[in-house]
Amino acid sequence: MVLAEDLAKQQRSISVAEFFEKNKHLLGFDSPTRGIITTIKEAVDNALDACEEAEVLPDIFISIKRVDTEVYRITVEDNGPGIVPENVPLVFGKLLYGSRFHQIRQSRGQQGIGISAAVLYAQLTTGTPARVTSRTGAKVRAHQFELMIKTETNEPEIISHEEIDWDRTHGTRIEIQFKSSLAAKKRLMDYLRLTAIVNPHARITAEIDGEVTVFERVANEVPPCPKSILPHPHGIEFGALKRLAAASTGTVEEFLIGSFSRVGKKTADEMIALAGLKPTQKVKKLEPEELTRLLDAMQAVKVPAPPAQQCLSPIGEDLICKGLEKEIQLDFIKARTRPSMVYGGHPFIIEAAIGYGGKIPPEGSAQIFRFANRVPLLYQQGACAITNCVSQVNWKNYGLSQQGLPMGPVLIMVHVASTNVPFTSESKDAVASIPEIEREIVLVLQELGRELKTYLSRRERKKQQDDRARAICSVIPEIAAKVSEIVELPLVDTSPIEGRIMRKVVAKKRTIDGKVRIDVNNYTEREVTFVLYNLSRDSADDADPRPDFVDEIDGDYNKVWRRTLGPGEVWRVVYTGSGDGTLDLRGVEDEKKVVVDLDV
Ligand SMILES: Nc1ncnc2c1ncn2[C@@H]1O[C@H](COP(=O)(O)OP(=O)(O)OP(=O)(O)O)[C@@H](O)[C@H]1O
Repeated sequence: MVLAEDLAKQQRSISVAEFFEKNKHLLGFDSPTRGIITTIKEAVDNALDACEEAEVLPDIFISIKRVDTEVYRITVEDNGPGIVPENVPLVFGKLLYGSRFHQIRQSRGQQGIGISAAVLYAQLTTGTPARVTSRTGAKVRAHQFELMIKTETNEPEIISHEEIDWDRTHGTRIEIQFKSSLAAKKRLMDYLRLTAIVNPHARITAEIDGEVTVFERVANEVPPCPKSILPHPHGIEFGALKRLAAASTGTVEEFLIGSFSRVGKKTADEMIALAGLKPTQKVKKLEPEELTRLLDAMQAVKVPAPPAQQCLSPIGEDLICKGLEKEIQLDFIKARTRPSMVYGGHPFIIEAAIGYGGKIPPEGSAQIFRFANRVPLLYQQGACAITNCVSQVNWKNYGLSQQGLPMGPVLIMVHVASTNVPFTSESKDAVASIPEIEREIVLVLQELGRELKTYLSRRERKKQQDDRARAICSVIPEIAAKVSEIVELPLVDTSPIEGRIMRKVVAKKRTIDGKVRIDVNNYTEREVTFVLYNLSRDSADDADPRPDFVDEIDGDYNKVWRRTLGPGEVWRVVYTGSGDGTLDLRGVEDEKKVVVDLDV
């Protein structure tokens, strides 16, 4: 008894802030090096979410400056809608305060912890408050706050607050200072690059230790902001049903139709009949046992899947390819967006891409890029369902070697978009193993594997043809010399013949001012690669790392341009550089369908 009383004296509640101060690893603050990445990730996620909600093209500025031996100042600024001054202290100075927790739609933030956890980490390591500047429109001035979190109560502490002039008309800027190191700079740059790939509409400028890098946007349209939907009857649990029912004033029928997605009168009546209830009963007055029957009936009756188009925002095949090609030079790339599916009442869409060759390191295992709701996942690759699915696929079927993961110059990108991404922990590093999600990932990877196999076999065939052609071409000059000797006529220029055999167009003069017209007169789409070789080098291996979709080519050699041409579409390329060059048109199987006009 005495012991119980002693214990009672020690028993008290713990604030959320106290809990996370002690368990900061749960939020991704397990080391000072990681702290810097987590902070930037949280602030950038918020900036992108806010810009999407305000339907503006994100222009995000990030800066990391060393202010003392081990102390860094991190600044993230966005052009989003800003935050009203009354809410600024709560957003940054209170854990579990946010706008997205109760909404059923795809968003990067979910829990309302992210950015306040960074503020907590800063005050823990350096004792400095976070400085937040926010402005919500041209008619009002900006508000600047210095904030800390009162750990014992999880309430914000306002150190200072003033109105200031700010040249941005709307947006938010957060400055946080904490103990860290730039040891993970490469990983940070990877994070920014990957973020740019899955947010092709964003411009991200990063100034890290004085060095500026700009990730330019490749799309000028803001993706539509996903809209919230009502909960799906198949995804609801007893506690949530009880809470919703208690807050409702209507009848059971009205409640089912008005509070759940995809439930019309017919479906509602079916559920009510199955639960042995009357449509006119007040839902608030239902006994727990009646609610249990209603829940069972809600799960048992067939209901169409939730409206995924409305609440999810997949990137799309075209933009995935554009985003990847902008950052990494690839010889082959294909992307697929699967139809929407549902797990436990939550809609989700799987998108994936496979890239091959180019600048991907040829040795070692494939590079895996994991994304959830347009956010790159950087840690715990081994614990993630995405990685498990990549290993599950038999890549040998698709022409790759495999040691768990596929091997060679391969890049695999998987994006899980959902109203509720099932993460393994609050730090949102890895996707949990949900059979429905895993099945979709494996299916999309198999689909892409088949595409890769077709490409690899075609490439192999082409290589064999080229080897044969090269062998023939190597003897043509000798044959020509012999023939001219025998027939006693001047030596002819054999380069056009060689060019035709090699399926290349060889420029005849030292200066090219040429026009190339590539016309794929076909009924299917075809990817055409256009390579301009420098004859003084013997391969296009050191091709420009950033192929561009340009029609005006001005300047250097050894560049690769790639385009998918539709039926009858013509791609005109004008080269205005100087010097010898060879044009190689790859990917075009039938030469007659290509018109090459080289004005020399
Ligand atoms: N840059 C910003 N512009 C506008 N609103 C913002 C910005 N940053 C945060 N907010 C608001 O503050 C809320 C809390 O942000 P916080 O990072 O703590 O959580 P979250 O993003 O909702 O969820 P998570 O913990 O999963 O990241 C957001 O839900 C959003 O409403």
